[in-house]
Amino acid sequence: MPTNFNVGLLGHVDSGKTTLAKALSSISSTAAFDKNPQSVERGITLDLGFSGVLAQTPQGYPLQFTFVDCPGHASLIRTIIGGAQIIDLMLLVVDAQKGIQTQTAECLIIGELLQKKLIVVINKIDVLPADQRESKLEKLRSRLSKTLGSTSFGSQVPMYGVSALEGTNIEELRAGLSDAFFQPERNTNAPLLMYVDHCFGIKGQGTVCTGTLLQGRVQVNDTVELPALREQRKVKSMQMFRQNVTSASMGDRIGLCVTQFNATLMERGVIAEPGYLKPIYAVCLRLRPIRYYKQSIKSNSKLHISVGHDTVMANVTLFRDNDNRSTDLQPEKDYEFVEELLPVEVPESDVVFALLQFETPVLIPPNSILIASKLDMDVHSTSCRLAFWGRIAWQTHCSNYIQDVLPKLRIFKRKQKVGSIQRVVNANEVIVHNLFKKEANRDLYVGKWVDLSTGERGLIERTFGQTSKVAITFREALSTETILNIKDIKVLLNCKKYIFNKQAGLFQ
Ligand SMILES: Nc1nc2c(ncn2[C@@H]2O[C@H](COP(=O)(O)OP(=O)(O)OP(=O)(O)O)[C@@H](O)[C@H]2O)c(=O)[nH]1
Repeated sequence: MPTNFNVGLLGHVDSGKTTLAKALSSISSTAAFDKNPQSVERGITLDLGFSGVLAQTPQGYPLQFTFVDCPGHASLIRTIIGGAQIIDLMLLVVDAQKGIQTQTAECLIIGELLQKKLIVVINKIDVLPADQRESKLEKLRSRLSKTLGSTSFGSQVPMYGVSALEGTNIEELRAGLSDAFFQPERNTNAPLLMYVDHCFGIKGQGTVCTGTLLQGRVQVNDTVELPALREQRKVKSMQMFRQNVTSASMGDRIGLCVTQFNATLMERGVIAEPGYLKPIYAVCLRLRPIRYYKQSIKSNSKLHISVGHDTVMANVTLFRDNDNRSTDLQPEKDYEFVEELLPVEVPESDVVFALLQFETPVLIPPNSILIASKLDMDVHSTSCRLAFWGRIAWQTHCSNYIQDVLPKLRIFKRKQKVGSIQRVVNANEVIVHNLFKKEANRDLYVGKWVDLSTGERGLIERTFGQTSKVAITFREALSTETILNIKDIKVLLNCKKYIFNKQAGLFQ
């Protein structure tokens, strides 16, 4: 069997990805080249398309390129993110006349953060007037190099000018792909995980799930789990590009025929080793801001979170560690709540965490990358919709996480209680009222420091009387001026209010 190498075609709508996939391929799968009737009607790619070609590595080993044609339309970015996770190399398709467009940039960001190898294809060179073609291409190449230079890809990314429609330079691009081939890291010993992109029933045989093996291996007669349906099925047969096979391993694109289930219940999803994936209700991650996102990211707002082929809404809570910059999230540690932040203003070294509470539980394989985006922005807008990304630092499978798990996350807001002086006992002691509500447990505050608005510092010595008062003592006697103006002076107590655990009245 040749080594399978997954190549994604990503780019702005109408840049020619499907036409290029066709030009590069000799084999098509059940889901290739916009065969979906709605795609035919609307003239755009609505779903991932798969096709392939057999080739050779520069050393002469057999190679199977599987092309994953991703949609380009802005509204389909969640499908693009899903497609990008299964590829080893990304072909970024750029329209020769239009250059870098909004979704070109978004695809570049997705490729960058998923750490994919990159080749840029400048397509439709046939539309450039023949006498200006070279000069126009040169200009575009240098603009693209400049953009790439500010990314982790660097400015030396290989670029090919082609016409997918007329077949110009397609052979050069194929050769470039073989040169760019690298042996992808394949973890075949890990538990089985397959991203399923299409499911359909075959009468009398079972249900076929097509997809890519992200890790592990699978054999005919294995029992696999459909975690979203909480069901297990037996593998009856499998195919790779229409050839029957008895086993497949990480990186392979296969059609898996399992004992029948209702295909409409799982159009897209995962198949895994039984027991490997459990629904996750909330995660924390170190937030890696995407610098092109121009809006602020706000706590208590909702964003779309994409992981694998899933995109769900999540409520966001931002917090940071003020004492050190440890990138590990530590239980029992105090973290300060962050109201909002602007990605462009967050330096690389800053450590900010995000708690994401999913609206519906998600199946997230270990070590996955999550991408947060604001997909309800106008699709015609030219702004980047990808806000931040990150890997999971903490997660909970607990369905009772609001009561059981969240209170253990010690995220606080700073709060200042303000009281006034009721009377002066002597120059070293005053009685303060209005600092606490009647029902507050004042004993908790004994021994804490308070500041007067004059700058003098005292200690809560003891509670006073039956109501809300406390006695405050001062090591150094209060100044005469303070005592003369005592009615106007404020007593300030800085404390922390824990946002998930209202009971824990702890202090700075
Ligand atoms: N002149 C010219 N037209 C091309 C070329 N490649 C694609 N086209 C045309 O551009 C239009 C869009 O092509 P597609 O291949 O559907 O583009 P796409 O990027 O796959 O589109 P989406 O997947 O919907 O984003 C079609 O009319 C193609 O015929 C090319 O090399 N030259």
